[in-house]
Amino acid sequence: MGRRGARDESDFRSRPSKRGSRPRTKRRPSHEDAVTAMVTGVDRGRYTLLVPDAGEPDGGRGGPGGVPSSSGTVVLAMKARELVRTRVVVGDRVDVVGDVTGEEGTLARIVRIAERSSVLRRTADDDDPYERIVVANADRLVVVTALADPPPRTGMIDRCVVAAYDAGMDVLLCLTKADLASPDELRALYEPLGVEVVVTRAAPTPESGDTRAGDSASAGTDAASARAARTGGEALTLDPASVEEVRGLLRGRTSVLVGHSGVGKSTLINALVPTAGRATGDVNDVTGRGRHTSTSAVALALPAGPEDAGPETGHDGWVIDTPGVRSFGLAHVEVAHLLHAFEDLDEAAAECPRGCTHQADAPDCALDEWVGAAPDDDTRASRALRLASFRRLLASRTGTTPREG
Ligand SMILES: Nc1nc2c(ncn2[C@@H]2O[C@H](COP(=O)(O)OP(=O)(O)OP(=O)(O)O)[C@@H](O)[C@H]2O)c(=O)[nH]1
Ligand SMILES: [Zn+2]
Repeated sequence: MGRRGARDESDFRSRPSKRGSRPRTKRRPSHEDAVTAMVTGVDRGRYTLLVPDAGEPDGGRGGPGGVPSSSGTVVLAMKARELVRTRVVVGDRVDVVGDVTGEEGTLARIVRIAERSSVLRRTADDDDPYERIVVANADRLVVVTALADPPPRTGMIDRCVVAAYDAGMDVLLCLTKADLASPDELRALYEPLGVEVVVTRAAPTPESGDTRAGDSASAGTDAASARAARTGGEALTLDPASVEEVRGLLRGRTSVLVGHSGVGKSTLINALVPTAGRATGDVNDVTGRGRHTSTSAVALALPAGPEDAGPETGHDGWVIDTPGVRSFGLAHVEVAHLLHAFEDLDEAAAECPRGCTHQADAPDCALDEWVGAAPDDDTRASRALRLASFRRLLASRTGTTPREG
């Protein structure tokens, strides 16, 4: 790949493959007694792992591209010496030896990292000049965006879509605060890109639409939560039907949630995973931004149903929160790779001149012909929209991050 890379990043890029995972190339001590686990948290050299219960199918590994079991033993571990230069991130499947009882004071040892089916990188920033992998093996990026307060920024959403498609993940755009503004415009902008859209809102209240809070003595909890929505502070209750719609879309998958501060990501995660206890912040009145209350990525097992459905419903899928992630590095994204996310465009682009940038000013780009060759007006309109959307993504890739040679 010839990319620059941090010395401790053995971030071999791999296209997600439905077929089996090849063993890593370098020979390592075999560690026959190792068990397989998933990394659910990383904190200064200590890794929180979930070692699936014995008897889980495929050792709880879930198979390549599969979702690992979310029941098992929580074990604290460190990396074995041979892995000092290798980065281990949330979502990684690792082999672990030593004390895996999870008992207080025990520390197991990670001896191997399985090949990753996907890697999501964040952008280098002032504190850290390297792009780093933040999450491995996730299959869906959930871009949490508020419809208002703070207002949506399409440039940011575009960059997330590009990063996800490049990583081989699909995208769910979760539009929050629909009680404050309509989702129609954003839906129309992103659905042509193959982005699934789901909408959440604060629980409806008897006085919804009324900007004055009711008399506090007579106001029920709904009114209280509506007030919290306006003023910040107390926990806000989301409309349960909208939360369950999100859960349905996350079920059986490993999803990474990203979003700017104040969009309601923590509120949503707490509704999906009541034991998560993600700190929610107030939206700052001056900046319109919330405050970041936590910083490290963590994988949370997604309960299969709402809390009151009973504990025996179990877990189904993973939700990974990424509080510290502000944006994604796109410097490494190749046009061809992004194009793969658009099957129809990819096919049409086979007729492009060599080295075509596919941008609006590209001479003889076959994608323009593809639009022109549509059999009828409706098809032409939808192709044109799709091409324009794709080109918008291309521009977001080149516009912001410095590219190397
Ligand atoms: N009106 C309305 N307010 C919401 C909704 N969801 C969350 N909020 C409020 O938005 C504010 C920010 O929510 P958080 O969940 O803390 O946002 P966050 O994205 O986790 O932000 P950080 O914690 O700063 O990362 C809080 O005051 C929430 O009560 C919603 O659907 N409607
Ligand atoms: Zn082209």
